[in-house]
Amino acid sequence: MADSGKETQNEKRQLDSSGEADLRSVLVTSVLNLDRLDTDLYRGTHHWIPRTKRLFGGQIVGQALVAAAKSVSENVYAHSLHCYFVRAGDPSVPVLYQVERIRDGRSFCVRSVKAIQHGQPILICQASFHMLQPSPLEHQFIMPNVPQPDSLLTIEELIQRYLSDPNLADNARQGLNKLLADEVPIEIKPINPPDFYRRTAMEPKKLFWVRARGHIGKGDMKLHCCVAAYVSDYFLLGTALLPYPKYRAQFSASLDHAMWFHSTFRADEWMLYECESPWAGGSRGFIQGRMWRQDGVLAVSCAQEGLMRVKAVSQSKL
Ligand SMILES: CCC(=O)SCCNC(=O)CCNC(=O)[C@H](O)C(C)(C)COP(=O)(O)OP(=O)(O)OC[C@H]1O[C@@H](n2cnc3c(N)ncnc32)[C@H](O)[C@@H]1OP(=O)(O)O
Repeated sequence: MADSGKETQNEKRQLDSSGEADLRSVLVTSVLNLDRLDTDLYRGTHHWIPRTKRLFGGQIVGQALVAAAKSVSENVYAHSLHCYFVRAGDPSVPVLYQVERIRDGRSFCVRSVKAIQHGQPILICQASFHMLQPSPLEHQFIMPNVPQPDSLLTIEELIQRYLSDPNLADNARQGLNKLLADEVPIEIKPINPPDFYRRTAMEPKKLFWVRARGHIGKGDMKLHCCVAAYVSDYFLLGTALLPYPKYRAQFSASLDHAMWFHSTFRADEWMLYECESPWAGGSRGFIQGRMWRQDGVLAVSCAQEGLMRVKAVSQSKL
């Protein structure tokens, strides 16, 4: 990315909030900082573990992309990845990432990465890297017109608002306190306040401003793509459940995840994440996502299918 020489919005935020120069994102210092065990073999550890007690899919995809990116030359950048989550990740042991160098061409490099636990693959990922190749053919959709992040509350501030209601039911208070205690390394500002209790059927569309918690810096574009891979999986599957308040997920998990990286971006600066689910059926939901830079450039597209095994909520709990 072009170096403007100015203090960016995010750098200013770090200086303002801490008074110190740098609060590095845990995504960079820990989650995506893999140990090298051998040539094309890496080990990743965990940070945030979802309440399902299986590893977060975004963590596995982000780490797989880190491993793939370590095996390509400096002049190529991830343009797409395609993954299947084939087994649940076990939070009690680290994940090994084994990279296979499929092909190095003149302008593209393709890598295959297997994420392994207990000797078995939990994720298979193909990632392709492309050198910068300018072209006169350029178009993109227009970014949705939404309020800017400065005018919106974070998810934590919204939860605090709900918690300050003295009439809030005990089970709702417990649920919101659990959400607040989650150490997800992503900052989130929903465009519309979320319906935490899922009382009303909603159109399967959601818009959030998102960014990595903490500072990453201009740094390496490859790293920003890995952080975006982590962030991208957090929001998608829930979108497909929005029209169904009368059902609760008994078992939901992402089955596959694909991403396309279109433009340079910084994952520690606000990006608008637009998620929509055009289809659900057969216990599966299909969701598409688009990440927009604040200046309206389309940076990333994603697609995912998720398993959604549900049960009807009893009338008394609605
Ligand atoms: C934010 C979203 C995320 O981060 S999700 C995390 C990333 N994604 C994942 O962890 C998914 C990993 N993949 C998997 O776990 C498997 O591929 C899944 C999706 C479960 C598919 O596996 P499947 O072929 O059903 O495996 P399995 O036979 O081992 O069964 C797993 C559990 O599901 C049950 N199951 C199976 N079929 C049915 C069915 N038709 N109806 C109801 N239940 C079914 C099995 O009994 C089994 O349950 P249990 O684990 O024994 O309790």
